[in-house]
Amino acid sequence: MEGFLLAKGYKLGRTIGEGTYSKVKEAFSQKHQKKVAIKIINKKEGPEEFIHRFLPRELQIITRLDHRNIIHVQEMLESPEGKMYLVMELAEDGDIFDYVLRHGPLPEPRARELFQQLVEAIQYCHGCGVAHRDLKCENALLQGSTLKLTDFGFAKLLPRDRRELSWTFCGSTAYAAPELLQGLPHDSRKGDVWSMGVILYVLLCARLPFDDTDIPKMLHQQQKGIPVPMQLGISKECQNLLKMLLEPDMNLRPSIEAVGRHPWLTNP
Ligand SMILES: Nc1ncnc2c1ncn2[C@@H]1O[C@H](COP(=O)(O)OP(=O)(O)OP(=O)(O)O)[C@@H](O)[C@H]1O
Repeated sequence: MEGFLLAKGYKLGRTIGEGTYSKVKEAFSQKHQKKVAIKIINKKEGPEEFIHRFLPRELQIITRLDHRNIIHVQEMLESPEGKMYLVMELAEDGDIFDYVLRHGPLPEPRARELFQQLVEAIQYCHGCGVAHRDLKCENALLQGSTLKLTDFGFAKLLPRDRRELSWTFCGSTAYAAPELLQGLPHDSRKGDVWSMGVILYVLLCARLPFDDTDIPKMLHQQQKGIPVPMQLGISKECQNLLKMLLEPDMNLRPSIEAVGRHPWLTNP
């Protein structure tokens, strides 16, 4: 592995993290004279569905995307032994879940600064006809104060007929919209908007809004709505945005375009 990458101009460094079927390592790119991240996927080890369904879809999607708030994939390599290497932009400052763990509930201006960048990334994705379907704090990385969205492993190219609905549940239960938990046909873009509500709640409250250890209870909480803790002093505008994002009726939940026009974001 080291020899193959070295011949391509990448010197491997430490392991940054491990996914279910992948490993991510830091590397130095001799060509660009800077550090990159390389995601290594052993095609011989992954299950059939991952290798033949999700992985090709992820590769097709990530190579189309080019936005400052999305981790850029620079190159894709495949070794003769069947290993895939995704050479990506490196985000050196962890993910926003770790950030909140370190800092506790964020003041509104800081939460807004991060959330605005996520809105821009998702506006871009939905505009390109891509739903992410696995939005969570762990998939929003940081490079300094720039948010970089990653992990398009469950992403989907939306059908040309935008009214066509999806049936598949992907992603993390804690971030999943009620229609996904109930197995109802849905528009994946509305699922992304719900997950963004969960992310905004975590940024502001430093905890997850819904308890995903008991799904019937979680569905009940989602319908009832979760108040933000009073002592955090969260503004009315911000609470209103949270309520719109965590709207249990997917038909009433706003599109990402409407989210971007919310006064909490446009008139701070
Ligand atoms: N470009 C990057 N820069 C910095 N860290 C990264 C980068 N890409 C991924 N990571 C980190 O590497 C780890 C593994 O990422 P990877 O996308 O392989 O799996 P995952 O999404 O964590 O897990 P799973 O595949 O099970 O969903 C994660 O902790 C992630 O934060």
